[in-house]
Amino acid sequence: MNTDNRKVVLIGTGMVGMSYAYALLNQNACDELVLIDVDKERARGEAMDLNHGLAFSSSHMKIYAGEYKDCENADIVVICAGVAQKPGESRLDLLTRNTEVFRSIIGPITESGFNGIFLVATNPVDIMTLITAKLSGFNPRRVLGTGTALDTARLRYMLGEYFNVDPRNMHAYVIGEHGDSEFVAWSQAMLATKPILDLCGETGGCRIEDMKDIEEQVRTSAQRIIKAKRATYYGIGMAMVRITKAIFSNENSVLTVSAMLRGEYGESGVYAGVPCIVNRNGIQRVLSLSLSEEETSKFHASCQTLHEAYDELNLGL
Ligand SMILES: NC(=O)C1=CN([C@@H]2O[C@H](COP(=O)(O)OP(=O)(O)OC[C@H]3O[C@@H](n4cnc5c(N)ncnc54)[C@H](O)[C@@H]3O)[C@@H](O)[C@H]2O)C=CC1
Ligand SMILES: CC(=O)C(=O)O
Repeated sequence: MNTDNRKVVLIGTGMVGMSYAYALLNQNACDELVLIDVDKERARGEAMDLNHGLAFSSSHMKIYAGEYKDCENADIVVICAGVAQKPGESRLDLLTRNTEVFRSIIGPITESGFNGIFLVATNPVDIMTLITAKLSGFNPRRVLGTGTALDTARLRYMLGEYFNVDPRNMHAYVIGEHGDSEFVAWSQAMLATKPILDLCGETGGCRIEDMKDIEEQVRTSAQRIIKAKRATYYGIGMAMVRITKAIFSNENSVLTVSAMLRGEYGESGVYAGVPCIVNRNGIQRVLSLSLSEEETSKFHASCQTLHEAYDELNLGL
């Protein structure tokens, strides 16, 4: 990884891609940003628009619309290309359409000689990340999805509001599918060093029904935002910058990204959101959680949903 010129290639310059690009620029999180989209004119316009903000920023980022050959010496290729949900659609409903999009993208990226890290945001993100790993043939450590990073941020925000505590002091994870089968690992949730389940057992601490309500609010956040404004993009854009920084700064930070899990999910394995140590190698390690029995079966059910949806595609990869 070239720390003197941190280079990102972004594929898909729609709402999510450009929210990420805008947050990258504002946080000075890379040195060179290449924008690629099937709509080349759009990518060119977005590059112009971002460049016109440089004079107001402390960043010296080089930003331009490029080609797949620009991936050759990139450190990270970020994929946000494809279709997004319409009101009422689930993330899994996008699978067939976005698989076709990825078939047209991954080949040209690998043919460029790219040898860095893939970060995938396109939905259904866990399966699209698995497809990226299969089509590219990359070591799964270097292929990660945004997973439940956004859901975890939503959870921490809502818990912070509930307890009136800085969300950065709320330590709790949403795990499994970034989708309808995701859940909160309440047995591991803490306010600073105090288990939330213990707090709920204390008079006046909190109510378990309220925690369940927060979990439901997290699970349905995307649908509610999509109904209100057609798409979600700022939150995911910032989550992606957070992951990008963890990679470039070799942070060894714990983030709930989508990572390859082997074991009982057949030869293909499965990608799902789990807390992982992220650094310049991508996924350094998946952290194993001490889940309760009920949480363990929820986690397996969530992974099984993802595994079956991937299997039904019959990609033969
Ligand atoms: N992982 C997460 O937490 C989240 C994921 N998403 C997902 O991100 C994806 C993008 O969403 P939006 O940006 O809102 O959609 P959008 O429609 O605004 O942008 C998609 C972009 O992809 C481009 N594109 C389509 N096919 C392409 C191809 N073959 N090659 C290159 N570019 C191509 C389009 O031209 C468009 O610019 C969706 O799948 C959405 O569901 C959205 C929010 C959160
Ligand atoms: C759209 C989506 O996946 C989200 O906002 O969570």
